[in-house]
Amino acid sequence: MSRSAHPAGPRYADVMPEGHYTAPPADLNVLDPRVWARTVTRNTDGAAEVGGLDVRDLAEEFGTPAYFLDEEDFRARCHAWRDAFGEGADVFYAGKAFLSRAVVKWLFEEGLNLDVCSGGELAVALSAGMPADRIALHGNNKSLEEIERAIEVGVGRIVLDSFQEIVRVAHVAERLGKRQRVQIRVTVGVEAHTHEFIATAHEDQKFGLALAGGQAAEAVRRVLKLDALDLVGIHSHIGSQIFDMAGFEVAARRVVSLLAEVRDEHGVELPEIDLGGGLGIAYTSEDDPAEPHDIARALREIVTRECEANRLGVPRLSVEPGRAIVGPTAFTLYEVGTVKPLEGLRTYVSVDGGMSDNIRTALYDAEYSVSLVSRTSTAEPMLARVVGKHCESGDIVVKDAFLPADLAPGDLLAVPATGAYCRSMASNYNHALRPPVVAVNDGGARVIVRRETEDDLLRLDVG
Ligand SMILES: Cc1ncc(COP(=O)(O)O)c(C=O)c1O
Ligand SMILES: N[C@@H](CCCC[NH3+])C(=O)O
Repeated sequence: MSRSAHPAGPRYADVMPEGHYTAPPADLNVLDPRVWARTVTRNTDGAAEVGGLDVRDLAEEFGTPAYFLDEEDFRARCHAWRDAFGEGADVFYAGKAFLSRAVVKWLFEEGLNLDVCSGGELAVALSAGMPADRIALHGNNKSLEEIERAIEVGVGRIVLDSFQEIVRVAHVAERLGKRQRVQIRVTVGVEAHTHEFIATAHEDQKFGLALAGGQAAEAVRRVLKLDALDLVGIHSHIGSQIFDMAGFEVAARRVVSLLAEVRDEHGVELPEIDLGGGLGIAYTSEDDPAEPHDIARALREIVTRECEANRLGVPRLSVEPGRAIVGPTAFTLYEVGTVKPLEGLRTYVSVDGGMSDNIRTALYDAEYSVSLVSRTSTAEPMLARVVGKHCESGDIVVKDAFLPADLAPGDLLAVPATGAYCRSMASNYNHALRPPVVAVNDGGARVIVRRETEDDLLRLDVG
């Protein structure tokens, strides 16, 4: 298709959101390593490959849509986080970002611990052999069954989230004749610079117990009175997809001052603090995330400084990155079904998935990149919107994208950085079959979560 068929060029600035780049990238064929998994490149045919495998062959073998996860990249990121924090700290991978049994095995082998926030995540972790004492259980409304199972199997920590839960966990532990290690989740009153729905440390939201007004200090008092609970530390998680370390700095300062208050009031120095996850990743070339070593150094420095100022010993630090480990390691591969130019506006490119495999664009207005990966193209860039096949006009995968104007049905598009919160938040909307996750490593590919089938859907429909 020629540029004149897509007369969007002169009007980019009118239709791109304010502050967004207003010109197409110099070369649409370039796969920016900032947003693509480590082993993704273009081969001599012009097609993208991952782990040495051509995406056209992967599409042929596994179908589309499908998530392809670069195992080498995943392991390297685990290693980088472990290495950055060292022996004096613990890295808990946040399973909510994406969890499967293969992932649990990799985490175990790479020396990471695991944060789960539901009975389902706990079941996957245990079934893949993660030792229970390396698991922490979160959640603002854990069921009695979840609490019971966690205590029975001996999870390393339960992170308490409310006054009711303190009593519930103590009661179950007592009944089972166990003493359960717990942390208290506090809200530190930080407005994290991220989307409202994924900020979690301001006071007006559902998680944790507020430092302001003394709820957190009262929770400490109550927990310390209960023999069945062993209070090991304080937990804070300020939100997700955060680039600015300032929020962590305030959180660390406030958590450490609570530790000092606890020491002054009760004569105990709690041995652990957990500063949660939330570190941002690059979804587009505009994003510039920090490296684990820099994050670790910054967090260690803040905590050490604050502890010295309060004459406290430095507690064992833990963090809970989810997105920063798995997010960049996967891309979603789609096949183009229809290409619909809208005169003077943009071209709608419909792919064979959509909001059922990536809800983040609809839910958070998230930005993604997208590239034509089955071939290169020298055609002019056209302003496009990549949409899914669901019966919903908000079914947008990539809101603003430049794609080559000769894009045609049958081409393969890939959306990078979909490792976190895409498969784990996937749905069966319109009875879509959730796509598989295929792990690729060094010339080999294997399904780690299989594609759903109509039988899977019908099995649940017992009416
Ligand atoms: C308690 C807790 N820890 C860790 C995470 C992981 O966050 P992220 O994937 O942004 O690192 C979350 C999710 O935001 C969370 O709620
Ligand atoms: N699911 C969210 C982040 C929330 C993470 C869990 N507290 C996302 O996709 O960005």
